[in-house]
Parts: sequence; C-alpha cells; structure tokens
Amino acid sequence: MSLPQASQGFGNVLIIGLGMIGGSVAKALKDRGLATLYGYDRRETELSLGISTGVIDYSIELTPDAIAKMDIILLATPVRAMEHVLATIAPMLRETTLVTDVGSTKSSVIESAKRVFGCVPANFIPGHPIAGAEKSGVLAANPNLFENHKVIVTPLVTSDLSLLDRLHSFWASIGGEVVSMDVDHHDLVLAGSSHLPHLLAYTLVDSLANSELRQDVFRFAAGGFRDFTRIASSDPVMWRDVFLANKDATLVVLNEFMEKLDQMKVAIETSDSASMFGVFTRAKSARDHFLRLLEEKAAGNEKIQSLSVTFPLMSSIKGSVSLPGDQSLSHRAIAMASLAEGISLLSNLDIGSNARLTVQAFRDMGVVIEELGEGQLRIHGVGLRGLKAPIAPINVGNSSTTLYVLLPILAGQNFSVSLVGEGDLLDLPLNDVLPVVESMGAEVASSSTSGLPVHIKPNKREKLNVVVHGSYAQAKMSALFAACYLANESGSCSVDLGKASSKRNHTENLLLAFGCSVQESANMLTFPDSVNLQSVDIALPADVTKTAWLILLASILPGSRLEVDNVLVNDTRTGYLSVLRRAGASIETLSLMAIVPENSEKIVVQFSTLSAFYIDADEALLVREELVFLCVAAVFAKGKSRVNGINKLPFECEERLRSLIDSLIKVGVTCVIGNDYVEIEGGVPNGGDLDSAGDYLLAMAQIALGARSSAAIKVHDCFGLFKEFHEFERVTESLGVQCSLMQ
Ligand SMILES: NC(=O)c1ccc[n+]([C@@H]2O[C@H](COP(=O)([O-])OP(=O)(O)OC[C@H]3O[C@@H](n4cnc5c(N)ncnc54)[C@H](O)[C@@H]3O)[C@@H](O)[C@H]2O)c1
Ligand SMILES: O=C(O)C(=O)CC1(C(=O)O)C=CC(O)C=C1
Repeated sequence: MSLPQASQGFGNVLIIGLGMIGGSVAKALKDRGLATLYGYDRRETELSLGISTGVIDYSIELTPDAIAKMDIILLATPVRAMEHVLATIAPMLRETTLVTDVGSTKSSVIESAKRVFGCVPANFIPGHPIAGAEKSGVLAANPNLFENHKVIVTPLVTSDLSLLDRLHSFWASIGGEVVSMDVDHHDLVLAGSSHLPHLLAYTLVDSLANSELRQDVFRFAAGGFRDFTRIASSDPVMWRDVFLANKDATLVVLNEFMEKLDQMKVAIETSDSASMFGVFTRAKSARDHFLRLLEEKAAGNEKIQSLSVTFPLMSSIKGSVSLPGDQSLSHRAIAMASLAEGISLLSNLDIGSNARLTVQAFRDMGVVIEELGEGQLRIHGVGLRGLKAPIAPINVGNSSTTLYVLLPILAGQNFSVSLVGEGDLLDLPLNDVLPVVESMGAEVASSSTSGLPVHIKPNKREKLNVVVHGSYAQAKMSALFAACYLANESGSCSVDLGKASSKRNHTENLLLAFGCSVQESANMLTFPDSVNLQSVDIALPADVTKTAWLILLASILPGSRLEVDNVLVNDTRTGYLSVLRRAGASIETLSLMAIVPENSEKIVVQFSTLSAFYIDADEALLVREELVFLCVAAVFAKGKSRVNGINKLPFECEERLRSLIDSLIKVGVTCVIGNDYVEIEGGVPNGGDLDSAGDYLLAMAQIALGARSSAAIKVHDCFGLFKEFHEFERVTESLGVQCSLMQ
C-alpha cells in the first residue's frame, strides 16, 4: 500500500470525540506523519490524555477560526451526539473541508445532517470502519486498528467527488480497505453482523447476572462464556445509541433470529436431534469457512499469487504416498450421498475450495453433512426429491462442477431457486447443460445470454430421453443426474450420448456404487425403471493428475522408488499409465483392491530410461489433462516422440499444451508444433524462468521439467498449484524433496 507523500498529507485533521476510535485514527495518522492532529472532546480528560500520550498535537475549542483552518473533520462521538456536533460546526464550515464520521449506523447520521443543513452537503461523506474493540476512551487507541480492515463509505449522488477520493486515500493510508455501500444496505448488514451479536451478549450476561445461579455461573464460566460475551464489555452509551438509531433494521434481523431460536427451543423440547444437528453442522461449516477466508487474507493473497517454485535438481523421489481423492469424483459423491436414502460415509474426498462449494450448496438445502476428519464426510441423505428451498440464492463460486451437478438436481425439486456465481464462471455460456434442464420440464430464466445467474423453476414433464450436448464429461454428468429424475417420472429413461466425446464413465461407476445400475449399448445409456440412490460407505481413489505427476517424477529421476497406494484403475481415466509403460517406464502393480466405486491398485514406480513414444488423436483426447506431463516425459525419452490430434482437444487442454511447448522451446528443447501435432526430441533442458500463469497442470509440468534440467528452472505464478494441490509441500517433502518456494 503506498502512503501519501508528506506533500500529499492530509493537512489539518480535527477529531471530534477523542475516544477509542477517534484516538486510533489520530494515532494512525500521526505515527505515519500524515497530518497535524487536533482534538475536541466534551471530556477534558480525554484531551489531556490525548496530548500526553502523543495521540494528538493540539486540543482545541470549536471556534470559527479553528474550524475554518481544518482540511478534514472526523466525527467520532456516539452516533446520537453527532447531530449536536454538526449543528455546532455548520455555521463555521468551509465547503472545501471534508467532513466524515465513523458512526456504526449510517441512515441516522444522514438524517441528522439533513436536519442540520436542510440537505446532505456535498462535503459531508459518511463512513464506518469495520474494526473496533470492547474498550473505550483514548487510552485504548491503537494505531494499527484499521490495518487490513474494511471501511464502508456511503457517499450520496450529490457528494463531492474529489473529497470522496480524498476520503478513500485517508482510510487507505492507515491500512483500511475502502468499499462503498448503499446506506440502507449498510444498516441492515451491520444489524446482523454487529448489532445483533452485541444485543445477545449484553442480554445473556444481564440475564445470567440476575439469575439465582449467578454466583456459580460466573464462578464456573470458562472459554465459551468469555468468547461469547467479550463484547458485553463495550461502551453502553455507544450501544444504546446504535439501537436507538438503527431500530428498524435491528428489528428485522432480531425477528428472524427469534424465529430460529424458537425452532431450536422446539427441537430441544422434542429431542429432535436431526434439526439440532442440521443447525450445528451448517453453522460450524459456515464459521469455519469464514475463518479460513480471514486467514487466507491475513496470509496475504498476493503473496500466494506470486509464489514461484523450483524443484531441486536431480533429487530422487523415495517413499510411499496415499493421495487425496479425485476432485471430480468428490463432487459427484457428495451430491449422490446427499440425494441417497440413509447415511453415507465418504472417505478420501478432496474437499478443496471447489468441492466445499458443493457441500455448502447441499447444506443450504437442508442436508446434514458432518466433517469427521481430513477428507471424510458423513452425509445424512434426504432422497432424490428431499431437498428444501434455500433461503437465499445458491452461490456456486467459480466451480463449474458444482454448477453442472446442481442444475439438473434443482430442476428435479419442487421449489424454485436461483444460482449465482463468480469469476470466469460468469462468462461460461452453459449451452451444453441448460437444454438438459429444459428437457426435464424446468423453466430456466437467465439475466445474461444463457449464463449465470440463472433462475430455475421446476415443472413435471413426461420425457423419456435426455441428449448429451457438447463433448465434456461435465455435460454428460448433468445428463446422468437428469435421467435419475426422469426415470422416476416416466418409468424408464435413456441418455443419448450424442456426439459426446467423453468416454469417461466415473459418474456411471459411482451411480452403481449408490445402487443405480446404468446399462450402455449403442451410444445409449439406459436407466432402471425407478431410481432410488442407496447410502454407501466408500473411499475414493487418488486424484488422477496428481498421481500421474508423481509417477512421471519417479520415472525420470534416477534413484527413485515410489509406492502409491490408491491408484485408480479405469481405462477411461488412466491412459497415461499405458503411455508411460509403452515408453519403458517401470510401473508395477503390487496389489489390486476391488473397492467401490472404482478399483484401485497399489503400485511401485522406479526410474528407468524412457524411449520415444507416439500418441494418436484418440489417445490424446483420453489423456488430455495429463498430456503436458507426457510431453515432459518425451523430453527425457531417447528419440523423437509425437502427439497427434492436438487441435481436437478441448480448448483449454490445447492452450495448455501450446504454452508448455513455448516453455520447452524457451529452455532449449527441440520441438515442432503444427496445427494438429507436436513432435518433441529427447534432450536435456537448460535452466531458466518459466511462467505458469496460475494454471496448476502447466505449473506441475514445468516443475517436473526442472527436475532434470542442466540448471535450475524457476516456475512463477504458482497460485493455481497451491489452490488445486494444497498438499503439494507436504507430499513432496514426505517423498524427500525440498522444493524452494519464493515470493
Ligand atoms: N467501538 C467500536 O468497536 C467501534 C467500531 C467502529 C465504529 N464505532 C463508532 O465510533 C464512534 C465512537 O466510538 P468509540 O468506541 O470510540 O467510543 P468512545 O466512548 O471510546 O469515544 C467516544 C468519545 O466521544 C466523546 N463524546 C461524546 N459526546 C460528545 C459530544 N457531544 N461532543 C464531543 N465529544 C463527545 C466521548 O467523551 C468519548 O471520548 C461511535 O459512533 C461508534 O458507533 C465504534
Ligand atoms: O471487535 C469488537 O469489539 C467490535 O465490537 C467491533 C465492531 C463489530 O461489531 O464488529 C463494533 C462496532 C462497529 O461499528 C464495528 C466493529
């Protein structure tokens, strides 16, 4: 964050109300040398303490001379005192002085300004730092209070734009992250996030303090009581003012809360363990999720964004590893267990950021999902049509798999629902999945050209067939979920695979594990007459691409001996194993485990000298994600390897491959790329700097390239790697490799 230069400082700043927040702002500015600080408070003691502790430079009276020379005036009194303060300074104020405040409520402050000035003056722009403490008074001033905290500003259309810009720099210069918000929205959001918790803490402490049990309650109170009631030590004047000023919004959230509290009371009276469990598991996960976000923020996202990785040259890979499950299987398994009858136990899931969105979506629709340990969930299924309407739109974030899982399932419920998303997902056209949802009879309304956000209104329609649109595995999966619902309505259902080039059958295998057997013949999948998913107890095999990367490393690094426990056995997903074996890799099966939903093998991989290999267009499509790893294998193989049909790959796979070829050329590997083929000559790459641009598979391929180059290869922009392969450091270290990570 760049601080304003001394010449761009804020000049004379007056704080009216030199308590904890006013003092913190003053000290933050003063410590950074950004302003001359003046203070005014109705309590003389706060002012003299402010001077003696160096929080302000001067204490002043609110006289015309003093007010006229101020560049910024900050109101930091309790909110109901602000009207009186505004009325006092109004006749003395210059139009060029920025007046702002820190009050916890905003419409009341705006109403006060209107009453004093007749309208809100252009130079009065309200604000609210979302940071604080239960302490009050200037002695509690903390100059770092606003670092990495949001500051909400609520400008009006009439606000002076250059003063608004100044207000942004003002907060940014002391560490705040400024966001603008509509006034009413501010008051409603803060009523929920700040005002209601204070009301509960005060009321709980008061009620216990007046009960007959009070002595023992306080004597035996421990962490839970302390955590919940810290904020009941906050300043009573400030909070009385907040509830008087934000009455309407507080009543809205309080009424909703009291309804929920009544439901909890009934759950306790009737020993309704399912309801209690539902609330507790949902609340725990929501809070855990929230804390993770805060921690990520504290760790500094920009740092992760710019992380670069270097693999130590010629280190061998030694040891045994059991990798977390496949991401795409994890999403599907979470969905099927939620829709099954009974309680399922799912192990070795990859509950990374994306699958967590799928978990959250089902929780939002009433499914109880317990997190038992790393990668393990116990899911209390509600049946195919047993979901409940969520109270707000479902947010699928940037997870396309979550979206493609949910769309057909929502079309099969008896309530309408909206789906919203973020990032790149907002640009995804959805033209391969919306026809499936429509063929289920649902009405789909989208505000943009067939992308998110969408609103789905289910309707019953007798329809026998679903057609898979497009070539991706996700589109096929959506059609299979749709068929589960249509089979029940129409007595049977077929899925016409159309031109689907995805031969992957992991959704069918998983459905079979949940008791739904799908028959395949002549490009058609036929579903049973009625579908009821049954709960299961299953462990997922390891993620395919992560496994493939470790097998590649062990194959190219002399001295390696790697055992991998749970390698998926499925011809439609593990073509990379056949290619590597063809090239002469030493990959032996130690044992085969017949497990649901997919079989898996324990394998051992050792270094061997690889020879050039050929991959035809069909096989290239089969190994499309691992293709970049196989191209790295080709670099370390004797002779010229060739891959055909690269122009028939899905767009992002072709793009990734082309980026890798650019990298190979950059580090001196001889290769030729045409419209539909690539040829790679075996050799030793040079060292250098490569950029993965956040693509985790490209990063993994580039890192492997640097494992046997003549000098170190540093791979930049590895944020995608750490997002998708969050166990990267743990796994490589456990196999004896200390990659160096740098900013
Ligand atoms: N405490 C928090 O965590 C927090 C966080 C964000 C915003 N706020 C807001 O900041 C403001 C100040 O809160 P605080 O926690 O610093 O309280 P505080 O009690 O520490 O400070 C308030 C100061 O205002 C002075 N004051 C009261 N009436 C006055 C008047 N008419 N003229 C001049 N001075 C007067 C008091 O003497 C006191 O020194 C409030 O509006 C509050 O809603 C508080
Ligand atoms: O951390 C605390 O003690 C606070 O009460 C801070 C808190 C909050 O509720 O989050 C209090 C009031 C505000 O207006 C903003 C922040």
